Amino acid sequence: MKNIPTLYEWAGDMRTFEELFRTFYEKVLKDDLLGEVFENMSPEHVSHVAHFVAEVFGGPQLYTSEDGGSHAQMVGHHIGKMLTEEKRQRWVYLLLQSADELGLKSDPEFRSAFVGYLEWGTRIAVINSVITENPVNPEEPMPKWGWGETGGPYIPTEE
Ligand code: HEM
Repeated sequence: MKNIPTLYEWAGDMRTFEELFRTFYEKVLKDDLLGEVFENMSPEHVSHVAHFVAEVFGGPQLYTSEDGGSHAQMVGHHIGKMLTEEKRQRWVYLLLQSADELGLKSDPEFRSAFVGYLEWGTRIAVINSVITENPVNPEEPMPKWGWGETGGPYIPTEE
């Protein structure tokens, strides 16, 4: 059995994630479409998102321990924000631009897993942004993302 690193280990360390999101939010705040969406974000926002993604990728559990967060809480931050597909696409574009600028690992396998997660996570953020109640149980564990498959298909909730 080969010793397969987590996506977090493959990417680097916590500084890798913190730098990635610091660079990303600098772009976001200057962006014509996303600037106003994030203009009131908290001083901890950047590190919280970095810690969240690092934890999902198999890294240290800083989001759920030090930051006191949970999957439900993360989802809760998007409720009612009325995000659009255009905004979602810009979010992904600026994050991938930041990744390239910083020289984040660019091998096909890592980038495939990375982009897969971004597509999944951002689409969920948009879905959650147009509802008024958090659908996630506070006890629900954090999502986990690895090198492999997503385990679909998507089953829409009954109206
Ligand atoms: C993989 C995708 C995403 C992840 C992991 C994520 C993660 C997070 C986290 C952890 C927070 C809470 C930050 C804090 O504690 O202060 C947050 C807040 C937020 N996110 Fe996301 N997010 C994602 C996608 C998006 C997208 C695509 C948008 C918009 C286009 C968005 C807009 C927001 C907004 C507006 C907030 C609240 C900001 C505020 O407090 O004013 N997110 N997100």
